[in-house]
Amino acid sequence: GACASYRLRDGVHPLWQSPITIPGGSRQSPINIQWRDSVYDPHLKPLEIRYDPDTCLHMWNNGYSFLVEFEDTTDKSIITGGPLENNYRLKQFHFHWGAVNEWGSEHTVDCQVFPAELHLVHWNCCKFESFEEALMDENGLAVIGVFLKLGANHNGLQKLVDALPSIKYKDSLVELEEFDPSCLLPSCPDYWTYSGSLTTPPLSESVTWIIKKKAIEVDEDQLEVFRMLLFSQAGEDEKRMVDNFRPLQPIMDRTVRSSFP
Ligand SMILES: Cc1ccnc(S(N)(=O)=O)n1
Ligand SMILES: [Zn+2]
Repeated sequence: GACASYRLRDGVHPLWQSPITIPGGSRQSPINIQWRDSVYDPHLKPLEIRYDPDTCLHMWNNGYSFLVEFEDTTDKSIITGGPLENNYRLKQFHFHWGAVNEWGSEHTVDCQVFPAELHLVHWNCCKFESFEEALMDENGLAVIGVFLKLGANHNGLQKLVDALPSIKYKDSLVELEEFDPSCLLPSCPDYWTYSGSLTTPPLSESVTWIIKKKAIEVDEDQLEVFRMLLFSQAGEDEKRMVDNFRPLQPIMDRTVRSSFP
């Protein structure tokens, strides 16, 4: 590919022991976004984000990442507009990060890797009854991707970071009172969008990706706390939860559109 990526042995990603490319996949994620190849689409609307902090349920370690889940039985926390034809309900958000600050994100921009990436996962509540159902449709899901870069301490993130030690082990959970994920979004409205897939199993090709152009800043201490999480369950030999990102996938016959000229 375009970016100097390290060839993984025999196409099996160490993290999931599953193929890093699925046979017949034509719209897999993540990809490198080549800024100069993206096409400005003046018809793209601004993305509308309306999250209700009261829909926040809990945070848990699922053995791939840590995720914050939301009550998605009502339209209280939704996104609409942008490249989307319908309303999409927030189900959860999670992160991907590296063992060191030199890598960790899933998407790249002009081959630039970031130390981490946030994914806010939504499903099309106009056309489907549940996330599981939406998962099977090519327009079922919408994921907002936000790059994390090293800089100042992120105050909103710190609330989650403080709770991470309580979910160190796989399958551990902690209740969260309200949390507004909008605090994790950059103020700049600019984004790229393309048709892709989930980046962890089942790798379903049902995602409209919305990748924010601007990164948010977090500090080293906050990323170090991410890295103290474990893939392993209590009692098993400890495996640090790091490098939980999928390798870049071929762009194939896709165009990345930008919301900005
Ligand atoms: C909910 C979910 C499952 C698998 N993969 C993803 S991701 N990393 O594409 O956002 N999200
Ligand atoms: Zn993800």
